[in-house]
Amino acid sequence: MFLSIDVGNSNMVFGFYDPEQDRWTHQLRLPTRGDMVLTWLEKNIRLYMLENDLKASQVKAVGISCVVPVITKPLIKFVEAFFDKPVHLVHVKSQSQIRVNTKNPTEIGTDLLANAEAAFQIYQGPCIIVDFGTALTFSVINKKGELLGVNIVPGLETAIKSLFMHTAKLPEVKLELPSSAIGKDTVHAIQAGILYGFAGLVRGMLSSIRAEIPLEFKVIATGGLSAILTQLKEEFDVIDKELTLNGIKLIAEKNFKNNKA
Ligand SMILES: Nc1ncnc2c1ncn2[C@@H]1O[C@H](COP(=O)(O)OP(=O)(O)OP(=O)(O)O)[C@@H](O)[C@H]1O
Ligand SMILES: CC(C)(CO)[C@@H](O)C(=O)NCCC(=O)O
Ligand SMILES: [K+]
Repeated sequence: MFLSIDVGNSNMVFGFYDPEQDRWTHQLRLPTRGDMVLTWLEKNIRLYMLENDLKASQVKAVGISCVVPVITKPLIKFVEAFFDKPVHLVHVKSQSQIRVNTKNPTEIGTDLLANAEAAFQIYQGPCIIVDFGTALTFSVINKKGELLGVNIVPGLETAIKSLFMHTAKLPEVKLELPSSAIGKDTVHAIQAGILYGFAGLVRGMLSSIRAEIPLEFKVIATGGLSAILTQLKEEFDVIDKELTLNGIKLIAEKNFKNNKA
């Protein structure tokens, strides 16, 4: 099995890939905490693996993307000790098919690098990746595999939390699509504002990108909330919730192979 670990700002996902079944058979999702205690992490992983009949020895290699710097080092140390297998941390200098063509390539999030690698290898050709996580990001890749740039917007949950935190009277609402765009009570008003508003934002961003670069882009959506904006179905060629896990795996495997040779 291959283990991809995707540490985002809200959640970390441990994805177990079984090459025989050619799929991610298990995914453990844990909250990301800057003050994470390693015994807590170990307890959760042990319990999950026990419940799912997974053995540490089945994991043959590990790839990690982490966009929360305080977690990176302790996580690698833990993973090396726990699995005792090769570990690759995705970074901008990892060998990959993607070339980052931005002003400061080192500042790019490794989750976006992983997304780009998977999208370019799996779906091929120029693409725009829309990732609905803590941040809503758009990554633009041309037909040569150059990552031309990124847009970053607050994600849907982040926007909802921000309204709740910065107002006296607005409640924290569930992310549910109301039947009409004009809100008839406060909860409806926020849900309509966020869900209809973000649908418009995504359409607008895609059209601005296409206006600047008129390529035949495939649009690939990922992230847990990619399916919630059902109005956007026509905008997306593919919804691939495992894009980041796949990209981490592709990059890690390429780097293991080339380092052995
Ligand atoms: N397997 C899942 N089970 C339950 N909820 C999920 C699952 N996948 C996604 N979600 C929901 O979708 C949201 C977005 O998930 P995603 O992993 O894309 O980003 P995130 O974890 O919120 O952000 P980040 O990756 O920046 O930490 C989650 O907060 C959760 O509400
Ligand atoms: C944009 C996020 C937060 C998305 O997870 C992450 O990729 C990140 O922290 N990136 C650093 C900035 C950049 O990607 O340009
Ligand atoms: K993510």
